[in-house]
Amino acid sequence: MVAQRIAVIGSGGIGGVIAEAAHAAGHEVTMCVRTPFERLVLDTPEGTSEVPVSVVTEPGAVGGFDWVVLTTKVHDVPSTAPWLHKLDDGTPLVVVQNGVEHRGSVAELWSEGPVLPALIYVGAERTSPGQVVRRSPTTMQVEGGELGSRFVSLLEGSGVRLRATDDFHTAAWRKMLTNVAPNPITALTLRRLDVLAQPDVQELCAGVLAETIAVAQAEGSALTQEDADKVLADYTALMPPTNGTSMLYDRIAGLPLEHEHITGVLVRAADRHGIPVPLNRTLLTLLRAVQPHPIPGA
Ligand SMILES: NC(=O)C1=CN([C@@H]2O[C@H](COP(=O)(O)OP(=O)(O)OC[C@H]3O[C@@H](n4cnc5c(N)ncnc54)[C@H](OP(=O)(O)O)[C@@H]3O)[C@@H](O)[C@H]2O)C=CC1
Ligand SMILES: CC(C)(CO)C(=O)C(=O)O
Repeated sequence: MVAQRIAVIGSGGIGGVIAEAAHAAGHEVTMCVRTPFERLVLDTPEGTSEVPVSVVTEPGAVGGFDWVVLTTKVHDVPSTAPWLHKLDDGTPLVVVQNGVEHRGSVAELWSEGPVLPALIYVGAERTSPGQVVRRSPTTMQVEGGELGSRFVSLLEGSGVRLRATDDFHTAAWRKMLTNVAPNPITALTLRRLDVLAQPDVQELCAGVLAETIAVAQAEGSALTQEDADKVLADYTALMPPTNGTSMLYDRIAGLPLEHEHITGVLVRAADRHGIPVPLNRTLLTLLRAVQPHPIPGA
């Protein structure tokens, strides 16, 4: 494929992994960032390497991209409005986020070009501006259709396992299963994924996931209890215990957490359907009680 020009909004764990993949597939990457840095360096199971990217901090002069990829936390999307406003010239926008609000989060902000919802399975931690640790291989899923097929072709040769799915709604709820227990539990306990090995924590995870399946089904997904069992069984194979979660990293950094777009979405959907979700509601209450501020000594 002819090299494409790709703009990546957000330069954290996922922005870094997308830039790495796009560069590996032969494309030209521009990172649209809030906090500038000189070099993008990825520390991966295969080794450490610098990814050549252009870094821009102001939307003023940017434009002319073939693809725009949005990789901020869901709650930060409104603050990217100046970038989106500048770049929305008919170009496709790929939204790579957790949760189930991929289209909703940008509905008011991207109207000229098409939106492609995307899911990513990877353990990625931004340790300082421009420095990203990727602790697992990367797998992605995008919504099926012509645009999804084009995005799959775009990243051919990148090393990312990427496929398009005709049931993105179910895929997004399945990804939710990997976040709805680990993200809150690691953020609240300030532990990495090793915390999930504790038998009592595993029991809590199983309960949280059983509630999530009931809500996901009521929301029209095709998930079953087998999916929850598989997620729990696969989790340790997928991620090393040294990995954290995106929510844990925000808690440690004293940043706002993404809970309203993960556990919050789930609890609000449960309320609409009259489904009891006491475990998820408790986690949500505790996450709401966590005030964003740096943790001394963390
Ligand atoms: N990390 C992971 O392993 C995984 C994360 N995800 C999901 O991917 C999404 C992204 O997560 P992740 O990469 O971890 O998040 P990070 O917090 O690591 O990175 C988010 C980036 O967005 C930037 N940002 C925020 N607001 C703006 C803005 N207005 N303009 C430009 N940049 C902005 C931040 O800037 P600054 O540098 O200034 O902080 C930061 O670089 C989330 O939905 C997360 O749940 C999904 C799977 C795995
Ligand atoms: C699957 C997991 C937990 C991987 O780190 C993730 O999606 C996240 O950190 O938000």
